[in-house]
Amino acid sequence: MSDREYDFDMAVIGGGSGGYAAARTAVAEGKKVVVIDGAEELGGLCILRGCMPSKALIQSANHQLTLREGDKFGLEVGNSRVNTRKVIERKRFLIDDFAGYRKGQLEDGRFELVRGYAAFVDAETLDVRLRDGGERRLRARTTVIATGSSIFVPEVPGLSELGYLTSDDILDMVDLPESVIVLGGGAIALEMAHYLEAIGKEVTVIQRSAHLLTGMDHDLADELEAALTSRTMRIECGTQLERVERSDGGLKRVVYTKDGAECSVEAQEILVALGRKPATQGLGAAEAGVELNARGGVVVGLDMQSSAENIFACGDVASSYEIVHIAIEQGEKAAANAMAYIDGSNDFQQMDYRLKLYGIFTEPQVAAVGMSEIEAKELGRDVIVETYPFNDHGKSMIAGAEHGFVKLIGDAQTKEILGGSVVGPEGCELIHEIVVAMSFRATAGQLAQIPHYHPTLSEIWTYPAEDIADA
Ligand SMILES: Cc1cc2nc3c(=O)[nH]c(=O)nc-3n(C[C@H](O)[C@H](O)[C@H](O)COP(=O)(O)OP(=O)(O)OC[C@H]3O[C@@H](n4cnc5c(N)ncnc54)[C@H](O)[C@@H]3O)c2cc1C
Ligand SMILES: NC(=O)c1ccc[n+]([C@@H]2O[C@H](COP(=O)([O-])OP(=O)(O)OC[C@H]3O[C@@H](n4cnc5c(N)ncnc54)[C@H](O)[C@@H]3O)[C@@H](O)[C@H]2O)c1
Repeated sequence: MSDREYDFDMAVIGGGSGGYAAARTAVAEGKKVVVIDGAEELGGLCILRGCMPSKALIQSANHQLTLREGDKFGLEVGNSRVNTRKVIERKRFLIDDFAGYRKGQLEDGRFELVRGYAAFVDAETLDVRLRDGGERRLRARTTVIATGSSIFVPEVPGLSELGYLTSDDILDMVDLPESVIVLGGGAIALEMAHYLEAIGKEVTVIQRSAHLLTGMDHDLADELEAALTSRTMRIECGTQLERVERSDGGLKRVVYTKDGAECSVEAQEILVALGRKPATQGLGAAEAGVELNARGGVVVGLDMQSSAENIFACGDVASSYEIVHIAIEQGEKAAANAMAYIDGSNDFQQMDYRLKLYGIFTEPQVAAVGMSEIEAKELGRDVIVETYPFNDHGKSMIAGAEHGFVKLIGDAQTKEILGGSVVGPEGCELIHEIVVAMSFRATAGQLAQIPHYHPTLSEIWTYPAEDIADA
């Protein structure tokens, strides 16, 4: 096909964090781009039903938690009451603002925006089922798939019959149930559980794995579990879900097996937070020659190229890390590489996950960068691991931190910092010191020598850094 027969240099399917990053990267280089998004509301998951609304609610919850613990700081607060209508109103106000800004970016004329669902006819042709009716056929030299993910609900007998809530519901719910069983022990489950417990709801978390936060180092997960269960939260790990049924008292009952015994827990509602799945249904991946993995995700290499050479992908639909800043970097690389494909240079940029970063906004927060202890072991790396607890560190003792620690992983020979993690106050902020140190490939000794103001939470890193340097 000659260039003149294409409508666009690049079609981007999905206008969320990854898709928008891909589109703005390509138009900045003068390419003709179309963004296709089928959602009723523009903005993407992060803004509408992900990072931002969850953190808005958690901010209210954290203030309530502080009031609950006022006594510890000599404050006689009395019975503070949570007005969920106002909490949700505040969240809606913020989200409207963020979504309005993103909508403005998508509609400012740098690229064409088509509102509808796209499906491949072949690797260079897309049919779009338009939101306002009708269909439009587009031809694009390259395509970036950025369709995100949707909530995964496994088959559990009785679950769909009795009904359940998802994070989408909780994030916009004024009349919350008084008791909730949270299925899952990942980031979404724990952030929602933290929000609900902090504002006074009875919460039980049921997790399949032996530890919370599957994949993370167990000492981090266990410390978080200890902190959450020191509040009123109940957590059951190492379980297998059997069925959901109605109790005689009209509550929802989750029946599970633990240590070979059948157990059950009852509550007004069940929140399903058992993961998300890549959004590739109805996309016509096979028609375009785009290979999908067993989860339905687009298979890509570090260059974000799919098995169809002119089709790239980014974000939740193609990533094992469902994290916004990673979706954005993947989107930028996908677009840059699509342009390298167009100009024939095929000089592709590669993703580098050395500084992969993860954060969970519970209280205490959990955050990690780089290599975990589990990964170091799997890779057979000779490492030194040092930790330091918050309850032995001046500023955090003043702040009332009873739980948590920081952990550094250093190369045993060079002492280069390979990874860092934290469970503790402001953990998602504190981790960035280690991100910066690691990006410059600092050694533990170099980190320890950097001035740290006293008394601050940040100076806690100098203790494990000195221990690695001196080892
Ligand atoms: C409750 C919750 C909290 C989270 N908190 C955090 C956090 O604190 N930090 C963090 O880093 N990450 C967080 N995440 C994850 C983060 O939101 C996602 O990783 C990120 O938003 C994914 O961006 P994306 O561009 O891949 O997809 P999306 O933003 O979902 O964009 C995909 C777009 O594609 C459109 N689309 C889908 N199919 C089609 C089609 N066939 N045709 C046209 N359009 C289509 C959709 O309408 C959508 O607008 C959270 C997620 C959830 C659910
Ligand atoms: N703060 C953040 O950065 C943040 C916050 C929320 C979500 N996210 C992203 O969103 C994605 C989705 O989050 P999530 O928490 O829904 O998924 P997840 O995959 O992280 O966690 C799902 C949990 O449910 C458990 N599980 C799965 N099936 C089960 C079953 N049948 N019975 C019992 N337990 C079961 C798993 O062991 C796992 O721990 C994550 O990958 C995360 O990257 C990030």
